[in-house]
Amino acid sequence: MLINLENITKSYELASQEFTVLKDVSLEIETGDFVGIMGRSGSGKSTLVNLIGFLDKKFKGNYYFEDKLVEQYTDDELSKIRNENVGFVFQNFGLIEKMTVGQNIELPLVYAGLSPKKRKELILESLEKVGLADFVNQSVKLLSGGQRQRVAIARAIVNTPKFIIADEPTGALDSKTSDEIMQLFSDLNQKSGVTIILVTHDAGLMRFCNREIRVSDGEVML
Ligand SMILES: Nc1ncnc2c1ncn2[C@@H]1O[C@H](COP(=O)(O)OP(=O)(O)OP(=O)(O)O)[C@@H](O)[C@H]1O
Repeated sequence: MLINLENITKSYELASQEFTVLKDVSLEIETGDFVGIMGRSGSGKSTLVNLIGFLDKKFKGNYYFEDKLVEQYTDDELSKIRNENVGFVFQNFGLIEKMTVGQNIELPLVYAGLSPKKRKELILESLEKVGLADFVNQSVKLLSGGQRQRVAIARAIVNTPKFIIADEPTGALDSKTSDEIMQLFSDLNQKSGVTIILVTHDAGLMRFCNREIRVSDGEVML
């Protein structure tokens, strides 16, 4: 099993009161899944995927990633696991404006310690997958929203992660561009077998997913 959450509970301390955001969540995600996570604003979706993406270690319950308990890793080990295994795509793209497209995509490969030659090869390969092969030296500043999200997706897939977390990836895009980005995720899932965990409050996007999960008030309904 790729991801196995067992009885996860997550609370925040607010004004010395405990506020539970995830309540006894159990969930399995397998390689090749395209999971859509739906739920109202504030229901706990981002909290859930941040935890799945190893951005948050403070929770109760057991998280097994590839059958190993996440809790046992040190913070440094977890950062390495995150860099090697997860690609993140966010609503606001998260690109560095003053860099070129290629430089943005190169970042995870620099962290991974790959040679400049290998980095160049992988950057071009991933830009081809998102349909922006000619944009490697282009400045990010000149790109449209849809193009920016394609670059963010290229960056997310460049080190062939085990799964991608896409948190409201179409939230800043018009409906036509949104469908194009979702079609790209769908192609990556079906043709390259990339596992995708999508967070959205747009029910219309569920048609691109093969599994739907609902989060309501911190509880997960499968
Ligand atoms: N660092 C934090 N400290 C305290 N409370 C927090 C923190 N982060 C999130 N919360 C609270 O946890 C709840 C769930 O937030 P979360 O961002 O997971 O919801 P969401 O479903 O992703 O919402 P949205 O669709 O608006 O992004 C909210 O009530 C939020 O205020």
